[in-house]
Amino acid sequence: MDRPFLDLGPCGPLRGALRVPGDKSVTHRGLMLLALAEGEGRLYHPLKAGDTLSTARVLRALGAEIEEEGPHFRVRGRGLRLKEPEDVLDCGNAGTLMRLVLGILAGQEGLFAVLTGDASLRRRPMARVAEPLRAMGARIDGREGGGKAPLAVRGGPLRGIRYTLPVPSAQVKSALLLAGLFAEGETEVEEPVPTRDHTERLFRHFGLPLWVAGNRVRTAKTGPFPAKDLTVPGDFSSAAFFLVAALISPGSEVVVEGVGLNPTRTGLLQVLKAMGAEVEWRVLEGEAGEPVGYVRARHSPLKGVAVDEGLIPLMVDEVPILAAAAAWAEGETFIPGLSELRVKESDRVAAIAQNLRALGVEVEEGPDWLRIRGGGVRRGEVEPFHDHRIAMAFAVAGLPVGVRVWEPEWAEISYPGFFRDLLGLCGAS
Ligand SMILES: O=C(O)C1=C[C@@H](OP(=O)(O)O)[C@@H](O)[C@H](O)C1
Ligand SMILES: C=C(OP(=O)(O)O)C(=O)O
Repeated sequence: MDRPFLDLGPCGPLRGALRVPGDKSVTHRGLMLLALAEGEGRLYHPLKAGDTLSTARVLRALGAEIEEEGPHFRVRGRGLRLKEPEDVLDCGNAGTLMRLVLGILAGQEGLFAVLTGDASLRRRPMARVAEPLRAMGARIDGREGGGKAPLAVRGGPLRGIRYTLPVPSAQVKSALLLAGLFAEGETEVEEPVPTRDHTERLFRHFGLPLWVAGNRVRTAKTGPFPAKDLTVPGDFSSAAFFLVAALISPGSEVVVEGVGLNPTRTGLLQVLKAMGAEVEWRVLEGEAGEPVGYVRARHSPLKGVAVDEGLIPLMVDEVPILAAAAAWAEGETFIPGLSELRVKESDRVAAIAQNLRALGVEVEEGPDWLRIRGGGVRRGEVEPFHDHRIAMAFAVAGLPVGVRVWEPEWAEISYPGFFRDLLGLCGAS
């Protein structure tokens, strides 16, 4: 069978301003909280892409009414009590959906549900959420001792726990906070390193119980809460592709407007600055408790850096596009702290190394690190490995010299229209 591909570039300079689709993490969470609220609420500027459409589908199967109103969603919630689904819940490719909804289902007394997903999601570790949820009283079983999907969950009475995250994961933290809304007493999560805090910000937006003290976050059982509209900021993770595309293409200047600048997401900006990038940003407003503003990037000569391991959780989805920037930098870039990237939609450490080599870049791969020798890339073909971020990052890496991207449709998991927007900035649309 013929595999689809897209030949891009050489193209540049990239010039202009754009807005990227809504934040994926905030869209998942916004839909879930509106599905649990009482009455009707609107989610403005949501992401409508593979992953978040899976969330809408799963929540509809659980009884929430979700209608598309032009680009927005209108949601009529269930007031904390979901409906037992008539069939298996398909989470598609979305790790965030499977882990967070498991936290919600764990607290639905008597409700039975089975969660599955595509081949990638069925390979990903779920024990990290199932185990603490079991400690709260949930009944969860699945393949490989209950640690891999398909997962079966029978909701029951939960009790709050105190839990220290063994791996930095906003998904695990969020699953426990969501379960905590149904649990007797208090549920406390301690995170040794900070991770994205969208769940906490949305709990505040909806007036749900939340206390934050240092690296500990706590919630408690809630009563019914009213729906409230919310606007989703542009996704910084999507903006990152255009910022790096501008940095590596001579003569470029790109501004991304209306983008979320939550500091738990923007670690990449610090690393790019350290590499010598001309990149500036400003927060102009707040939406649903999230800082929103613009980021401007101009073509810059970049130099390799040793990345601070503590920044990785603040840029966990931006490592593939950082690797693209490193390939164009002068000298060596060392990126440590990558063990979590091995268990994303693909093994991203291996996928990065393989694609860099396909573009003629020298790279060394350790168990949880990458060493990239920069200096530019040569024309080649890149492989997404069924992973949206890999498809987009390596399309950008090869753009200045020309690149063939196999199976470009993977980008639609988080960014339908990505290639149109990218080529639009090159004046080639
Ligand atoms: O909570 C979230 O919305 C996400 C958290 C991160 O995953 P982990 O929690 O596994 O680090 C990130 O990689 C993912 O794209 C979205
Ligand atoms: C890891 C990602 O998403 P998820 O875990 O929701 O599949 C991502 O979007 O890069």
